[in-house]
Amino acid sequence: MNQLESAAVQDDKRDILEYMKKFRLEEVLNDLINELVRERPEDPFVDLAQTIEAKSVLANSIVAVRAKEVIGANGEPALEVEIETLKGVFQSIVGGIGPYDGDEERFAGKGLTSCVKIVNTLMADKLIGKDPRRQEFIDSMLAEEDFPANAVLAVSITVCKAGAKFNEMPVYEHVGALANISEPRIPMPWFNLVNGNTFGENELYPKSVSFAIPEAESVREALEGASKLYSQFPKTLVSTVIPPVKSPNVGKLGGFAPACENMTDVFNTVKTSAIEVELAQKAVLSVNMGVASYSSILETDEGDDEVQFQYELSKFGGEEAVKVLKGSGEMVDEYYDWLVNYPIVSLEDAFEKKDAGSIIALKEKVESEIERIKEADDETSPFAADVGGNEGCFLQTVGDDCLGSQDDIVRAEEKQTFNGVTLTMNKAKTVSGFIGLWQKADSLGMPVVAVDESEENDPFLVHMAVALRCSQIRLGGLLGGFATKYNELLRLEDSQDGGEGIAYVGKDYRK
Ligand SMILES: C=C(OP(=O)(O)O)C(=O)O
Repeated sequence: MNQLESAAVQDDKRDILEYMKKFRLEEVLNDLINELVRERPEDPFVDLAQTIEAKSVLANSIVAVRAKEVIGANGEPALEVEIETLKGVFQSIVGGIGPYDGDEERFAGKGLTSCVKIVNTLMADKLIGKDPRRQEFIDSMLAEEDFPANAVLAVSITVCKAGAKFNEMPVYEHVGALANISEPRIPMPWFNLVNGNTFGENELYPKSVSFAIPEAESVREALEGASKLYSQFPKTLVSTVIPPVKSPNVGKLGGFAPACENMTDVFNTVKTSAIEVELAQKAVLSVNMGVASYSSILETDEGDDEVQFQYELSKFGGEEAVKVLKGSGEMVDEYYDWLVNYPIVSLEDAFEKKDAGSIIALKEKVESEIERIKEADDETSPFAADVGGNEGCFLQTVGDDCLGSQDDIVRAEEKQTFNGVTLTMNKAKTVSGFIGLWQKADSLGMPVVAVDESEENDPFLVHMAVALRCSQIRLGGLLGGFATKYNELLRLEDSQDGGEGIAYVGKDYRK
């Protein structure tokens, strides 16, 4: 061996020793053998493999993070995030939220190349080497930085999917463990039937009208009824509404988006369709007004302390639309009129957040009618129907944009304005954020309606809702990717067949 060769051997030897020292190989292997002979497991090799894997930093952590600009289910760019681990590659797509590039030359400004770069560099640096089971730690680490909202949400969801795999659990069970809840529950599904406002691009001002069948005893039974009503509705619509509606059209949430001129036509069509498919006393409605989308709410100070609110309801009717402005009192009367005539049991974001007086006025009007019915033993009023599981407060007033934070939820409970909370992944920003908002609502006894705002074909929200015992869920209409999400509810319901079973909330959907 010449001098050069012996120097190379020395180098090699040093590298080996350094490597062994870095990973404490000798000590660890010695311990393992000692442990093995002490415990003498049936199959020493399986045991060794598992113990060694648990010691591996690589085996327990994120090894790569990649993002891509893809096309979302609404035809616009969406952000895909992929997290690679030794247990597999996990993926989520988040569409419908920015920040966008703003480059008008690409996708009318809605490109996502800057977000992709941030995920692939800055966020990947933070995430590689982290254990995906540490959801709360990762979510708060991301929240501390000024990372893009869509990227934070996509990463958070993907980390959760990876964490579930590491724990060898279905996602809902993993989320339950994160939130300290051991008994999952299947929520009552709402089905999006009509889309208006930003979702319908028609003249209808509610964002959506959905229906549910509270007396169905399972998701399977609810879906069967929903399928009948969903297919009957467009037929009734084109054959009964005057002036005729030529096509039912489909809106962004998979509900129908007919060119009806008013809500009375819509509600009457639902009523007639329900009679046709024998769901007349069974299907109930939820109307999401989404008043936050009416940018032209006016606050007029009349000189005294009272602030008057006005709602512009013609904003989505296009340029030809006649401007319709309604004051709070008129809105209360209009909602009351709907409630008296149609089986509406839930109103969402029906008034501006600061217009608490109007929600209370509406609730009082409804409550005093209930009192009257009880005294008069009047069974003809729609209020007499035993729905809602909460006869002291027939009407569910749900807040979505109006209840954006834990403080908003606390205030709503104090003021007795909203008695339910809509939770979306977008609003919660991360999986941990969702759990936090849910915990607040739950601690105040407010039912949670989990709502999927995205059109992407991912049933993740179903697992969140089941894990957290949300009492209601709204996933869209009965078509395309929306149907996939309802099918996931079915799968979870069926998966427990023969065993203890995941309880279905059914009629108790207000609890
Ligand atoms: C998804 C819906 O609305 P939002 O975007 O207000 O949550 C809906 O109405 O079903």
